[in-house]
Amino acid sequence: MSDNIKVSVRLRKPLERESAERVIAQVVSENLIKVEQRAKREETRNFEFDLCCTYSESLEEDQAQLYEQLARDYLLHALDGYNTCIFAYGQTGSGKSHTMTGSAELPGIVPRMCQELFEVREMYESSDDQASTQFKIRCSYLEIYNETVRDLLGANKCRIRERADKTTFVEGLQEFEVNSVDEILDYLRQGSERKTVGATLVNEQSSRSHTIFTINVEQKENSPLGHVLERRSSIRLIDLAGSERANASGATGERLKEGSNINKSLSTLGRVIAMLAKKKQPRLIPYRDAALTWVLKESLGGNSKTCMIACVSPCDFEETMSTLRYATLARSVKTFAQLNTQETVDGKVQMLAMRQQLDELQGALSRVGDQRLVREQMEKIKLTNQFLEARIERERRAAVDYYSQYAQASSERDNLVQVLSSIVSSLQSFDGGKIRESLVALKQRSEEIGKQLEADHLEIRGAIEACPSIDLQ
Ligand SMILES: Nc1ncnc2c1ncn2[C@@H]1O[C@H](COP(=O)(O)OP(=O)(O)OP(=O)(O)O)[C@@H](O)[C@H]1O
Repeated sequence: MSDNIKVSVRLRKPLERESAERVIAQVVSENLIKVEQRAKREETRNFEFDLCCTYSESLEEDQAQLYEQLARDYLLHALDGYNTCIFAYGQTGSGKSHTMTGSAELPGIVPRMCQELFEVREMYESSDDQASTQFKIRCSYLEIYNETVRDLLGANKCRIRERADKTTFVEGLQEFEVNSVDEILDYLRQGSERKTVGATLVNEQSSRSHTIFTINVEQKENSPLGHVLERRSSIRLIDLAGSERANASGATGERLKEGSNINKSLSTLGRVIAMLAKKKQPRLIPYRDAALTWVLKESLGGNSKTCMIACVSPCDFEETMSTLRYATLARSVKTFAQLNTQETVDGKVQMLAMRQQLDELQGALSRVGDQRLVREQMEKIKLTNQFLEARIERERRAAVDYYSQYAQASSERDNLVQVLSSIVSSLQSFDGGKIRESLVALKQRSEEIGKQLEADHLEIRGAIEACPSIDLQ
């Protein structure tokens, strides 16, 4: 996914030596900085950035706030598995080293990020969570001085090389595994002591080189089911040498040569940024024209989430304007950060874990299943009982009905047979043909009814006897 380079501005607090000068820049809001030309109030320019930071009474709070508002996100991206890069750009003496490294009393972004990275590591590694994470943290520190790469922690000769996939790396640069915040801060201190500094008119401790402190983080997350998720990321923290005008910095001799090399690499950086910022990019971006852009190839237009901090001095109109124009251009540059993750499966661990989980699940299932089955069966039995009770009651009532009807019908039949028999015997002496015929038919019919009643009676009796719950009394 593409992402624009995030650009923030940090306005330095006026120094004592600037107390007589007029402040020309002012942070108006979180995203807006205003610059005014000396003596020409009408020449005011507003610049918009992703974040604009000013200064307060407390230098300590300013340092902490900058880390929290801006830099912490890049640690979090790195923990997700993205390569990240923060670089400080600005004229000499504008506060780049103060922002990136700071001092023991006023630590900058690099030591704060190291501190927090180890806090996160401790938190993950001591967590009771079943998914454990192991960290491997390594660091390296280099400087680019007069167009050559120098290892600030090792003694090897370094060379910038290109891999087959067109990414670049520094051959010979030593990396050190670190296991505590003290260890990594020690490397940072050792390297900073070795970096090339010199006094200029603008800054007594002016960085004469570009420095890159890189933290490589490897995380291995082991899930209880044997999945291993590996995340790899590199965090590049860059303190660029200051852009400067030779007459303003008062440089001569060696300082002047350094200055022209610094300016050469920064102007190449500017050209690369300008080309990357174009909607239709040229096919050839001049990364190779300077050691700085060649090393930073991935961070500028490739696989990285990148942030530029444009440091500006509060009293220098020309330099501040130039820095802010440069920074505005950088805002249009897109990078293409990808998650550097890889998922593997440890078959043996997975088998064991799955078997164990299966046993647990089966146990749990049978417990849950047993209870549910018993409940369901009981419900069924209850329903069947109710149903059977209702049926028995209905049959009982029907049987009682039938039986009383039968008793009544059979007594009527007996009466009828008796009446008919007496009529038949008293009429036998008469030869009344038609009367006799009807009487015989009547008798036959009554016998048929009698037989039918007898059959019904037997059937009902049988049904009632098969149903012991019915008491006919
Ligand atoms: N935000 C700030 N608030 C107060 N003082 C600051 C701030 N930023 C920088 N300074 C002070 O300004 C001076 C110059 O700062 P710093 O050395 O960081 O500048 P730089 O941009 O790294 O310069 P160079 O490019 O020459 O190395 C230092 O004394 C530093 O303590």
